[in-house]
Amino acid sequence: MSVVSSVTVTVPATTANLGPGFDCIGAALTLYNKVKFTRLDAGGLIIQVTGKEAEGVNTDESNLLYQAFVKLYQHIEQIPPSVKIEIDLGVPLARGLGSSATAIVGGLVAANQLAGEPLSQLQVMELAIAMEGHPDNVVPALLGGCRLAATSAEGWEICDVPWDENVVPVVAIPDFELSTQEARRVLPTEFSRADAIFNTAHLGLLLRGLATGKGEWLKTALQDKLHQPYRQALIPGYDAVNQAAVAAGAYGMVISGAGPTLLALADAQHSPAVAAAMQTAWQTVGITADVRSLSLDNQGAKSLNEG
Ligand SMILES: Nc1ncnc2c1ncn2[C@@H]1O[C@H](COP(=O)(O)OP(=O)(O)OP(=O)(O)O)[C@@H](O)[C@H]1O
Ligand SMILES: N[C@@H](CCO)C(=O)O
Repeated sequence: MSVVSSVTVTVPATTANLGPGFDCIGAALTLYNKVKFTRLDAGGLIIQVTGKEAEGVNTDESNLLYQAFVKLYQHIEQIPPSVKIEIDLGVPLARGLGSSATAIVGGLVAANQLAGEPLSQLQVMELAIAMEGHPDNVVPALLGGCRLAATSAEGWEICDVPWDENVVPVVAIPDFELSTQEARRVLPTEFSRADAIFNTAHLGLLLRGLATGKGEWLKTALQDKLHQPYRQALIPGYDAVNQAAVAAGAYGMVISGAGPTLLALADAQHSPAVAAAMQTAWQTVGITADVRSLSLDNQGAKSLNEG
């Protein structure tokens, strides 16, 4: 087998939780980070970052892509090669669109390719979940589509969640950051039986609503008791944007991942009006947002090797 001298990995953004599916469901979106790893014969580590917010990515050994790259080599008990890493940022940082997950998945997939694919995709997935601490971004980032992750005796049971093509994800990405760490810090550690039952029922309804595109089910399903009530206060304008999105025809709106990006689900007919309404609503409270109607990415992380 010829030695791979460089590998380019493209990884989709992801939106996690989808309302009632806290820490267990997420979907890959048509917004991407791209990274190229090239072996360096001369040794050392070179990291170059281009794209919006490039200054937010560190270029030393603490870089999360590099950390994931090293993690895989440690797992297979080999010394990581010296590399040049060229990062092309398309997923904004710390916005709840899985930028950290793109780094973890990108680094692990690149290392697995350069090392001659010693690990299966399932093994790479398990390493990614262990690094991120929750599956709902890294699993769809790696596999694509909408994915539900449940713990099992062997580790993780992952299933694909059918998503009706007429259910359009509209993301409103504000010009301020909210780290996942900070957004997890505000969550309680215990919940009532009523809240547990509420989320269980609404997640089940969400799965049926996504599969069928049935508006009545989606309108009811997109509610949560486990994280959104505590995080909404961290996102100025949440109520105004929510009311505007629904008034423009959205089935509902949720926090994307740990926020601050807000995700509305709408049919194709209403999605342009929903996007415009969300942007205007945030402008009324002085916040600039990049609002886009996206699609589901159904392929997940893609790698291209160069000999
Ligand atoms: N392409 C990248 N290369 C290297 N590091 C990255 C990259 N993208 C993100 N990171 C790291 O991930 C951090 C952002 O992680 P954080 O979880 O706070 O935000 P997020 O992943 O966008 O949000 P969420 O996890 O809610 O989806 C950045 O500060 C940076 O350290
Ligand atoms: N389930 C995670 C997703 C982070 O993207 C959280 O909400 O903290």
